[in-house]
Amino acid sequence: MEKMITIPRYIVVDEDRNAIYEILSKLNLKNPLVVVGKSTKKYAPDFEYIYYSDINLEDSDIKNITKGYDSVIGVGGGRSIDIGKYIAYQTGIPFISMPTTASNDGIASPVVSLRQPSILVDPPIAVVVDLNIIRKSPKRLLSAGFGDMVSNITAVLDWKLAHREIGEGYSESSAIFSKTIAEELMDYVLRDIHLSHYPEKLVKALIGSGITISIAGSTRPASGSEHLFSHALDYLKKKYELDVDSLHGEQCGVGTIISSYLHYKEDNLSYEDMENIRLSLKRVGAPTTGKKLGFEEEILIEALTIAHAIRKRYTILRKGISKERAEEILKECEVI
Ligand SMILES: NC(=O)C1=CN([C@@H]2O[C@H](COP(=O)(O)OP(=O)(O)OC[C@H]3O[C@@H](n4cnc5c(N)ncnc54)[C@H](O)[C@@H]3O)[C@@H](O)[C@H]2O)C=CC1
Ligand SMILES: O=C(CO)COP(=O)(O)O
Ligand SMILES: [Zn+2]
Repeated sequence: MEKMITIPRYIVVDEDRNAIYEILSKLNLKNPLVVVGKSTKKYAPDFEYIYYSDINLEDSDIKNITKGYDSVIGVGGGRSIDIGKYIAYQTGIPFISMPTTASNDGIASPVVSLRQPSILVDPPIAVVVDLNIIRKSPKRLLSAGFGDMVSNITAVLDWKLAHREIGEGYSESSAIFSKTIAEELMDYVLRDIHLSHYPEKLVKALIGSGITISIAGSTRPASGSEHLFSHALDYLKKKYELDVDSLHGEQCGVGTIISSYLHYKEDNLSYEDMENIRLSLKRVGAPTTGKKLGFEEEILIEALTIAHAIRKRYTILRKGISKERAEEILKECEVI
């Protein structure tokens, strides 16, 4: 059943991490394996655990790790959740997502994005968020989450463009849902002086973003050219063994500045909307330049020239951009 939409059965966004025990009981799960990060171990519920860094994803027999467990719980940032989701999927047991921060939209999505292209898997059967943990999480991670969220605006523009120019399948309901939650969060960030409800609004928007992916059956509503740019940076980090610790959401935020500029130039986006993207990223303290991400100009230029070829996904980058034009674009949108 290729067209089946699957979404989480329970989503709890509250101030009590003990909700996990009630959810497990509702699901009749008794023996979960918890996947944690070194700094998120302290938030893990009281079950056996494994550090995500101790899991070898190349292992051909990944099912050995989950042998004897009836479910997996991922507790932490994007990697704990992605790796937990992946090993649960490989074993065919349910996965529960317990984010300790809001750095990207993998929290509730049916996606594992450990390498490119990302793969579609079962979404978490439940998502349990303790807002007290999220609020205390590093500010940098919460800023990155905004970058991954604002990406939806350009991702949807790219998806529409692909529909128009090459007839790619497109879901208006999923696109509108995705764009609206991103814009609402952006409006809040630009409007509220204290940003006191920011963590809660961000985590809910990221959960919504994951659901738009389930509806679309593809990451299209949440990943366009801005994500291709981020994936290209990840590729170059590995290729040249760069010592840069920029986060997925931070890179996507800067990618969104570039992509929104390209869409503005083609009249797909107003000047005001383009500027609001940059302003709101600044407002939450997310990087808005390549230098703040930690990359040399040459790397940023190379990333923009190879981004279109990272995966088969038609975007405003179309068949690619020359090195000279990439440099001009990055200068024009003040990323370099
Ligand atoms: N499935 C999907 O749709 C997506 C998945 N991803 C995955 O997410 C990864 C990136 O995730 P990020 O969260 O940006 O990086 P990360 O998972 O590497 O986390 C960054 C650091 O923050 C720590 N951390 C998390 N919560 C904390 C807390 N409350 N207090 C202190 N430290 C805390 C983590 O343990 C880690 O050391 C990507 O590598 C990819 O695997 C990214 C985008 C989408
Ligand atoms: O990061 C993602 C959505 O925010 C996943 O998208 P990708 O398909 O580009 O890996
Ligand atoms: Zn993303």
